[in-house]
Amino acid sequence: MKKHIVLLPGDGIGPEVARAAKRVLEAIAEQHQHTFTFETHNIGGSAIDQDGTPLPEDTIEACHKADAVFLGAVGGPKWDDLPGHMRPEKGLLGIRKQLGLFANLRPVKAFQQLLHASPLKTEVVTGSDLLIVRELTGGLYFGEPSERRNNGAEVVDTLAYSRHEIERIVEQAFQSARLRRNHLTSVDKANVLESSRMWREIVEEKKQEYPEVTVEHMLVDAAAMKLVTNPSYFDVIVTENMFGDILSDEASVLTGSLGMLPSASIRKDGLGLYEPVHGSAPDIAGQNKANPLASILSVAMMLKHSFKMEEEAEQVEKAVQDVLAARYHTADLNINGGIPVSGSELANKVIEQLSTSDTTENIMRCYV
Ligand SMILES: NC(=O)c1ccc[n+]([C@@H]2O[C@H](COP(=O)([O-])OP(=O)(O)OC[C@H]3O[C@@H](n4cnc5c(N)ncnc54)[C@H](O)[C@@H]3O)[C@@H](O)[C@H]2O)c1
Ligand SMILES: CC(C)[C@H](C(=O)O)[C@@H](O)C(=O)O
Ligand SMILES: [Mg+2]
Repeated sequence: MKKHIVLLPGDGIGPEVARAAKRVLEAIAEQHQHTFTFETHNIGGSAIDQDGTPLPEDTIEACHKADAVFLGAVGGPKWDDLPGHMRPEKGLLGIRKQLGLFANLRPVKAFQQLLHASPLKTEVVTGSDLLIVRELTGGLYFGEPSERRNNGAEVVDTLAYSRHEIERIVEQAFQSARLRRNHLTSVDKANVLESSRMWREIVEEKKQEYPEVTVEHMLVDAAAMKLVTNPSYFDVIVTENMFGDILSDEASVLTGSLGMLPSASIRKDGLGLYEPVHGSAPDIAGQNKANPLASILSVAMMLKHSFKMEEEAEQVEKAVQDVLAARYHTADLNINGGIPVSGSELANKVIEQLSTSDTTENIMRCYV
């Protein structure tokens, strides 16, 4: 099969993890006689430096034409003092919006081999396997107005959603729940926010179409607590943009490191932007310390969702599992008696493993 992939490495550790993602895609293409072509474009801080804008036109155009996009990470202290509209993060928000990627799927799975790497008790983490379905192109991130007023005496951000935006993300979450354990938790702040009350109404309406799915509503503060006290309670969580951002970094604690969490930002027709959940990690950038597994697992999501290459996706997931079972890990994972390696060495281990790992086991549950 022929596929064209746009790479947006971005800033900090972004280029390091994007390199690992590309190498895994090349290895898969070679093994399965696929033709994957690549094109690299600027985004974020590196785009500000080279093109004077965090989201150049040619980047947008290339993404529109691609079969899938991989993004490393954007941002860093070098650009922290720029005004809001010029920050690297605007490039990421812009490409999500331009491509209409309204659903961000963030699977959180505690690999058996990493149960002891979590700071939480092993009995708490064991069995956790959940999916956060985060609304990605609305809410506080995009609401207007968002500005300082009266010479800086006041400031406003706006949390706005249309009914259509809530309906489509809730529908996505029901569909994901149906492919998993049929349990949906809708997370909101309905005791305070009008947007959350409308969100609840829409979930109640939609559930009539999915009688096999059990649905509950949970306030976001309680959900944050339950995520680290009883995570295996959850199957699919659906929530608005900002809550999803915060809860997913929190949930990464279950996996042992933020460097383990992949994500897919998708729309209905199959185009997707695949991005690790973590950021540009300026504290470790350029040192070959970055854990590439979040990016490699994001590649598995790309293979599965954009290319419908189920077998290849499972091969990548199994290779990651086998490399962890062989006790290789980067410095972010605290494994007693493990074999610490650099980021590129860990990617090498996964690539070597690709040729030997069988795919009899479904490691990460279906998400879409
Ligand atoms: N998707 C994105 O592009 C994205 C996501 C989050 C943050 N950011 C940006 O990244 C910059 C830094 O943000 P931050 O420090 O709050 O969050 P971060 O996710 O970059 O880092 C948080 C901590 O996790 C560690 N970490 C993250 N990814 C890792 C990996 N793959 N391997 C090993 N350790 C890893 C970092 O070293 C750091 O200690 C900011 O400019 C922020 O806006 C970008
Ligand atoms: C960098 C930032 C804009 C981004 C977000 O909040 O969406 C990041 O934190 C993420 O989780 O993808
Ligand atoms: Mg985040």
